[in-house]
Amino acid sequence: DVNCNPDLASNKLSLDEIRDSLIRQEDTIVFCLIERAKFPLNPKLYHRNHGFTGSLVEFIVRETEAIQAKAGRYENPEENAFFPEHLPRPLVHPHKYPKVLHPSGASINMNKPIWDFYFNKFLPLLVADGDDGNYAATAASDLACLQALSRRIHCGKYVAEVKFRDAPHEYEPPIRSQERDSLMKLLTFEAVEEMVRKRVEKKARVFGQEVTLNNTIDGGKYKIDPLLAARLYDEWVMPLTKEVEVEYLLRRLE
Ligand SMILES: O=C(O)C(=O)C[C@]1(C(=O)O)C=C[C@@H](O)C=C1
Repeated sequence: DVNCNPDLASNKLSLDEIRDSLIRQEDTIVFCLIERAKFPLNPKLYHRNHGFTGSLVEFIVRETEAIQAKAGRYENPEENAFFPEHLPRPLVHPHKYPKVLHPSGASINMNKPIWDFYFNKFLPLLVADGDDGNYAATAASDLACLQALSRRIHCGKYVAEVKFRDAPHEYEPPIRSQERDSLMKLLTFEAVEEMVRKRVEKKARVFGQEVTLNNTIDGGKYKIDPLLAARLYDEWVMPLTKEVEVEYLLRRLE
């Protein structure tokens, strides 16, 4: 189960359960990175000279999101679009998602910073230089990475809700005085972050190894650099998740 959105009917809304979901999402993210790393950078995707508004990748993401919006993707409070303006209405009858989050949480969208770090900082570290012309397939795997990262980072809303419900007396004073730094301190668990970094590095090693039929696993060669996967979490994924948590808590008493 990769949902952060807990099952209210069974009254399960625990930090452990949401952390389990974050752990499961690590698998998704690592596999997405492995898929993207099959292709070289393909820089033409990201240039603004394709006759579209913006780059070819923007065009593909915007159009794909429009189709997925028709299928109801963004009715799920865990999903946030990269181009939320002018999304078409869903054509399907909406599923009833449990209302767990405070309504102000819906306005938090961290996708702009996610887009920026992914394309400008992270991607050049992940993939080889070069152009093999597979623009549509490359853009599809960029979108898979972006959506997996976005979903994980925005799960911070659920993490924050649970932390608030578990200890309202601790969170209310800094929320009332809108103290970001105090909130950041309250919600940070350094030991958990250390486990996340180590586990993601190990997953990149395990999922990205060459699998052969004889027992010797090639120790040295991985499809993505395990240290880069850990760095992705350390430098961007966890800090942005915490940013979502702080933004959510700041609005929690509105
Ligand atoms: O598990 C938590 O408590 C979270 O808030 C999630 C998370 C993370 O992004 O993995 C973020 C902040 C904590 O310091 C530890 C981990």
